[in-house]
Amino acid sequence: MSGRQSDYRRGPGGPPGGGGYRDRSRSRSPDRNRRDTGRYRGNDRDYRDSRDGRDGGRDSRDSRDSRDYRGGRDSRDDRGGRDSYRDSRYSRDDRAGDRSESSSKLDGHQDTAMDVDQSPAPAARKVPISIEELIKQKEQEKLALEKPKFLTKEQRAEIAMEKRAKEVEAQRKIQEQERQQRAEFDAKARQEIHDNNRYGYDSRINARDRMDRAKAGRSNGDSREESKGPSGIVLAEKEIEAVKKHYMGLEDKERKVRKRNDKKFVFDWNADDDTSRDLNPIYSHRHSAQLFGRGHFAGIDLKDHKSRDQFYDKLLTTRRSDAEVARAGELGDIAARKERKINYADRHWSDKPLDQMRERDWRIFKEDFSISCKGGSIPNPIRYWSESGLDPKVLAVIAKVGYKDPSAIQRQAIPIGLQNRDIIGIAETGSGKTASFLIPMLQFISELPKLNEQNMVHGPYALILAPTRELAQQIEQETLKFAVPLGYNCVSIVGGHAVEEQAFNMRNGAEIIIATPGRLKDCLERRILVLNQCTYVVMDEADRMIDMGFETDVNFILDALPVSNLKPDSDEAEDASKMTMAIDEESGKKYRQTTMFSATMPAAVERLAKRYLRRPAVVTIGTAGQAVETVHQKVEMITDENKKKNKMMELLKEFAAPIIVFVNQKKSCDMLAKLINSSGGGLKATTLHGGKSQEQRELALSQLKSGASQVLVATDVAGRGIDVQNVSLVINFDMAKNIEDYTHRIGRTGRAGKSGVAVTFLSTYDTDVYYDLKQLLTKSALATIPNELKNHEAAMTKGGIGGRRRGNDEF
Ligand SMILES: Nc1ncnc2c1ncn2[C@@H]1O[C@H](COP(=O)(O)OP(=O)(O)OP(=O)(O)O)[C@@H](O)[C@H]1O
Repeated sequence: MSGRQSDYRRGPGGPPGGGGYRDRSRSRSPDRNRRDTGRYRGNDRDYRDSRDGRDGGRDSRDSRDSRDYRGGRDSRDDRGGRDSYRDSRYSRDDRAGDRSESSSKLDGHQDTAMDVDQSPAPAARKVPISIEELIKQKEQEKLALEKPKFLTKEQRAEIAMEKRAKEVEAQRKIQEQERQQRAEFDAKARQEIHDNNRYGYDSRINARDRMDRAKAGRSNGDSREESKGPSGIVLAEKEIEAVKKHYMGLEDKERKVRKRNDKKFVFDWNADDDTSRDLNPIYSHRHSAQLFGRGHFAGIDLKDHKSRDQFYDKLLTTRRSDAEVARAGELGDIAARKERKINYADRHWSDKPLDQMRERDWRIFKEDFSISCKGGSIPNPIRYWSESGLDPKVLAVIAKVGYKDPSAIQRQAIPIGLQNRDIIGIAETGSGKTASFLIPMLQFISELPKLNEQNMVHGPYALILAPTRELAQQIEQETLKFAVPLGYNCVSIVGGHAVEEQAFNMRNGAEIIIATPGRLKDCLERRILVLNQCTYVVMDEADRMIDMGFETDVNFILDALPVSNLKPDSDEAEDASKMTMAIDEESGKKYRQTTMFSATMPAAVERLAKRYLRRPAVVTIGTAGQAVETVHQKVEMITDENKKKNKMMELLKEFAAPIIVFVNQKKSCDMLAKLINSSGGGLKATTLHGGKSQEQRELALSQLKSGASQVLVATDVAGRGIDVQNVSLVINFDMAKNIEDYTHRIGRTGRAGKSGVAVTFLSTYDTDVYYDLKQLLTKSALATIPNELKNHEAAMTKGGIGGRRRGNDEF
């Protein structure tokens, strides 16, 4: 044992060498002492580690260090924070330092020995290290090497890269090997195919034999499910089947089964089938007949055929008897006559005289004019005025008024009216409904005794009811055109004029009275007028009258009519011969005829119709409630009032006068008229609403008709029946409160076959009519529906009656 060794052992209870350090530290500076103490501690730990390693404590150390390998993650987690991570790193570095220190313990010992040598102790002789100690040192070194080593991230990445490179290299080698094998196999297979082809049929037979043998072998209990291929390669049965299928076309296609409830179209092919064959250029040119022979189609020589035909023709003429020739001629004539007859019968109705019109012609005729009728015994419509059977005097007046041809509603309603049948007439706006009830009415009156001093006190023969004063006055003007030449008197009884004045007008009696329900009821109540001999009643725009709350007034008026001439509520009411007959020969009294006309006929009118009409014939032109086809309907989605005004001003500049602007409020009428008049565009606007005096209302309308004003701003008062020639544009500044009013409003333009434009400003407040409006616009070929309306929720389902108004307070 050396002295140094004895030094190691000097410390009581301390580790070997520990005491020596302590002794040395005592003789040094405090700093040095501190450092050495740390060194000691490190050595102390190393010592303990090495001792642990010996007594099996290595496992615990391994586990700790393996945690460190994982990047200190676990230790970081364990210690719960970044600082602890840093600590762990520090401790690792520390340990690493310790390890390197311990690995160079030999040098350390030498240093220590030198230190010792430098001490004042007597100089010790350099002794070579003992075998025992060397072994111990080696062991320690080995242990130190076995200790897990901390690797930096970069090092780990480098190792991973190396490992990956090795793997890739190994994989590449395997692939290369496989590729070579495959190439060899392919070459061998090609050689075999080549050999087989050379042997041809025999080789196939051989192959079949081989397969048969294989099968036989199997059936003989040979469980081996493989046979040898031509090159001696052992083929499994499945492989043989696959080869057979592939080369002999034995592919068994799975049949497509169509399930009963499968609504989808089932294709004949599977999704994985190759259907691209049609793209093959071979199939792009389908087979067509080939020209061959002597350049003729399918080898037929037409010249040859012709000459042969001539031969047979000649044979026929020479061999035929005279009788046969005559018969052939006769048959030819018969066929020609038949054809002519068919052609003649199939002429257009306009080419036929009335007596040659057949049922089919009338059907075509009605289709041409979109006439549809309901109710029994409907007479044929009128093709021309001359065929109408009207009194020549009436015809003369019609010609004088300038109605060249009857309009669709006139074609059907007039003959029904002439049969003294009750009628409900529905036709689009501006289609001439007024004349369709006026003309039969005049004819009807012409068959009654002339009014004289005796009978004029019993009141008029005919009564026309209209919802608004303007409409009543307009009907009066229209009636006067016909009535005056025929010598009939016509008086209008409407509000806004003095009753006395109207009574004065009737002083000489009047065959025809045109009235609004309110004023007429007033007159009847005041006994200014009686309806004792009134036998012809017209309710124009009947739906509007009910809408405006005139139903009770209308009932009152109709109940004031005589009941003695009421039609029976039986099939007789449909019998023209009975209805045209005078009830009383002596007085010439006739059955009462009641008619209703409108462009729209909502269900509410049915109540009135049921009560006062007897077996009416219902004549509809086109579709009931349909907007006139000659009007181009446009809808603009605008809610902002200022934007509406700007747009309106733009439109007024664009279109020629006369123009009608509809609003829902009286005050809006005046406000817009003021705006137009002050715009400086040279446009003059007048207003028409219920707040104006009758004089002002009439003046506004007459100014528009005469051209003195270009724009009429009106409420729904002017919405119905008002007939102003050539209105080019209707603006619904406010959307109408219901679809019927809308239809009538836009019907102020595009009248009597002329075209017109209607622009509607639709706001978010009009959702109640969105649905009906969308439906109406959809039916029209000329309408444009904005997407905001088309896709709006309110336009999807029918809403409530919304703004449908009762009463005439607002007009
Ligand atoms: N057969 C005809 N030939 C030419 N013009 C006609 C004919 N019948 C009527 N008219 C003219 O057509 C215009 C519209 O007629 P009318 O006012 O009777 O239509 P309407 O169907 O009653 O319209 P609304 O439903 O708006 O009241 C009028 O100017 C009228 O003079």
